[in-house]
Amino acid sequence: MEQLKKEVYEANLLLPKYDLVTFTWGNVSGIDREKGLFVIKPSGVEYDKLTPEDMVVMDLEGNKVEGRYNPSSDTPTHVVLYNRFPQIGGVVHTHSSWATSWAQAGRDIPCYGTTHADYIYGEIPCVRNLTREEIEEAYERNTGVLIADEFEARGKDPAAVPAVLCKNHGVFTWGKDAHEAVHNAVVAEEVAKMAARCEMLNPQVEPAPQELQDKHYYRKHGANAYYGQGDQ
Ligand SMILES: O=C(CO)[C@@H](O)[C@@H](O)COP(=O)(O)O
Repeated sequence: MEQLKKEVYEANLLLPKYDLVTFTWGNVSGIDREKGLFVIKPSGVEYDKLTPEDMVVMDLEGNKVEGRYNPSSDTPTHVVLYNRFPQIGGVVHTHSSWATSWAQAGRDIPCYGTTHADYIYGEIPCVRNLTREEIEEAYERNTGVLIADEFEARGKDPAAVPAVLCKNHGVFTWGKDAHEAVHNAVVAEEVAKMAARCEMLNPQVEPAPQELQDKHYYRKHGANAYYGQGDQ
């Protein structure tokens, strides 16, 4: 687990590097599927004080296996995402400001151009608010359930849509490992910023033509991908 702790620690440090977090408003985790254990940032620990040894090891039922700190308060959401999306290897949560602005507005981010289509197939969904009962019962766990249920309901493949907005909350992204999940968090923030500016400049703007979205998405993904995974 020491190597995974180091990887997840390094991935966490990329959040302030890419300006995706204010204070400690975010966290990254990464999983060892063979062991069925994942490593996550401790709750409330500042990024410039973080060390690899501070990382918390959890199992897929949400039990702490190792670590002197409490795991991130978002851990139950990470647990559900790992259980419901078995192909993912890393998860990121942030309140990055452009993506969170779309989340707070309760809006999906339409695909307005090839920057978006290169990484994400179709709109980035925004899931509804949780009900009072869902919030009181288990807010973070139910956030994960809501995300996974919404992907099923919309027929979205988490491998093709590695980002989601949670209404009035923030953004979750994922990837094959913790670093790719951070990469996708940077992409989500950039496309959120461009989409907001795009609507400001032209309130009647339409999503990019489907053929263009397909060309760009499938050029980098799938059987005929021009780029290998990880080259994106
Ligand atoms: O979403 C929130 C708070 O709204 C949390 O993600 C954020 O503050 C980070 O919490 P942790 O320090 O990871 O427990």
